[in-house]
Formats: sequence, structure tokens, C-alpha cells
Amino acid sequence: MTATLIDGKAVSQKVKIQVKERVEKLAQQGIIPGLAVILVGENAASLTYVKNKKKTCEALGMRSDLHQYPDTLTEQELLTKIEELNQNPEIHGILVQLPLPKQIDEFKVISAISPEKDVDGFHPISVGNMMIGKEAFLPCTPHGIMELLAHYNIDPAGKHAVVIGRSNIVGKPIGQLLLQKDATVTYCHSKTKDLASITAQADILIAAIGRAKFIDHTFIKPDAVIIDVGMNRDENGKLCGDVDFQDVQETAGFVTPVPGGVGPMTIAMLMGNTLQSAEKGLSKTK
Ligand SMILES: Nc1nc2c(c(=O)[nH]1)N[C@@H](CN(C=O)c1ccc(C(=O)N[C@@H](CCC(=O)O)C(=O)O)cc1)CN2
Repeated sequence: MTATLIDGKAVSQKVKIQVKERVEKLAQQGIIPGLAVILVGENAASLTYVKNKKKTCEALGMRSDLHQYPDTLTEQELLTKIEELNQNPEIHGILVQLPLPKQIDEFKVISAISPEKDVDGFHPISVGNMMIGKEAFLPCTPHGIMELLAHYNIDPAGKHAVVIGRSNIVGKPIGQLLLQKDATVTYCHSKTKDLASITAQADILIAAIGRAKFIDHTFIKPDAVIIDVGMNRDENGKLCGDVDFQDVQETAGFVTPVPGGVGPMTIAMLMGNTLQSAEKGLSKTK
């Protein structure tokens, strides 16, 4: 039997339709959700992502301002821009595209964004609230993964979830979100010994390693749910994930493709977070 495809493109469309309906309701009250996206430098992939964010915002009836700077921008200049956006009542979400050039301290920059506008969910206050299960903007990729699991009726409760990767934006938070849904979570990383013996116990495997097609059928348990967060190029320059999609077909129960899996969900969840921020602002003025 071949694995069931987890179709992130289709699920993200569904999420975006729901967001659009809520945006239209807000517009009747004179509020247009506004997202400010800051891009520093000329990273080609980042430019594609920020353009996609802008295009998606506009398609859903939201405002999106792209602030683009050369990689010579100083940290202070960036902090000044963030402060200006923090004060702008028409902007409900602020996002600084990562990675940033080396001269800029990522933590300082993320911490400068008002937590109320932190639609990426990267601010230490957002992370802290998420950790203790309080209301917070959830980071978009992990949030998108949880949405995909829910859509396919995959309940993490009692399952062994193995996360490969410990980044602040994917690995650490997805483990926490799975834990909150009562999964038993194991984190693996570059220093983990005998990785395959651990991943082979996973009912849900999250691959966020950054190595093209690294996970093949020898790493996985029969019928496991495989979520591929990788975004790599193969030997022919073709986009691929951390999972060898073809090779796991006969073993996995469910698998996300790359492209068309987790990636589109990231942008859809960002739209949801921006809308949520605008809705919160409205309820405060009532
Ligand atoms: N401030 C942030 N920076 C970064 C984030 C983030 O969530 N916030 N995540 C990634 C990049 N990213 C969004 O910013 C992102 C990556 C990939 C996709 C996506 O849709 N991928 C497509 C393929 C796209 C292609 O053809 O190149 C897919 O998987 O189908 C969306 C968003 C790092 N930085």
C-alpha cells in the first residue's frame, strides 16, 4: 500500500478561504488587517517567500507592506523601523524575514517587535506563553503542521512523536505543540547517536534537518506519519525535502510532499495570525 498524501496545498486553500471570510466581516467594520514584512539582503529564497506573503495578503483582502533593505542595513536602523511599525495603528502584524545578515542580532530584533504584533510567534513572550499553553501567536510552520494533523484526523495523544531538529522556529515549538496534544515527544539533533533506532519508534516523525532526502524507509516505522519540513535542492537542483518521498511510500502511513506540504501551510497560518491580531485590536476598542 502506498502512503496517504498529506496535501498542504489543498488544506492551506481551505484555511485561506476561512481567513478571507473573516477579513470581509472585519472590513464591514472599517478594519483592514495590515502586515508589515521586512526583508534585509538579497537572499533569493527569502525574496520569493516575502513576495508570496504579500500576494497572499492581497488576495485575501489584507494590506501588506514590504520594507526591503540592502544587507548593509545596520541593526539600529532596523530597530528604528520596527519601533515605527509598532506605533502604526494600521499595522497589526510585523514580520522580519529570517535569516538576517550577520551584523544584525536576530534575538534583539525579534525582541523589539511588540508581542501584540508578533504574528511570527518568535518573540520570547509569545514563546513563553506557548510553552505554558497560554494564548499566543503560534509560530506559523509548527502551527501549520498541527493543522495538517487535525485535518487528516491524526490525533497525537498517546503517540510517540520524534522531532529531528531543534531550531527555535520549527523543531523546539513543534515538539511543545505535540506535547500539549498528549504525544510523547523525543527530540533528536546533530549529536544524537543511532538516529535510525530512535526514528524507527516514531508514530509521528517530524523531519527538520536540512539534508536532502536524508530520511528513507530504513528510518521509519511501518504506517508512521511523516512530516517533512525540509527545503533543499537535490543533485539536479530540484526542490526536495529531508525525506526521500518515493522511498518511504511503501512503508509510511501518511507523508507530506515537498513542495506542497508544510510550506504552503506556513503562509496560510501567517494570514490567520495577522487576521487574529486585527480582530484582537477591534475587541480592545469595543
Ligand atoms: N520570519 C520568518 N522567516 C522564516 C520563516 C518564517 O516562518 N518566518 N520560515 C521560513 C521561510 N518561509 C517563510 O517565511 C517559507 C518557506 C517555504 C514556503 C513554501 O511555501 N514553500 C513551497 C515551495 C516554494 C518554492 O517553490 O520555492 C512548498 O513547500 O510548497 C513558505 C514559507 C524561513 N524564514
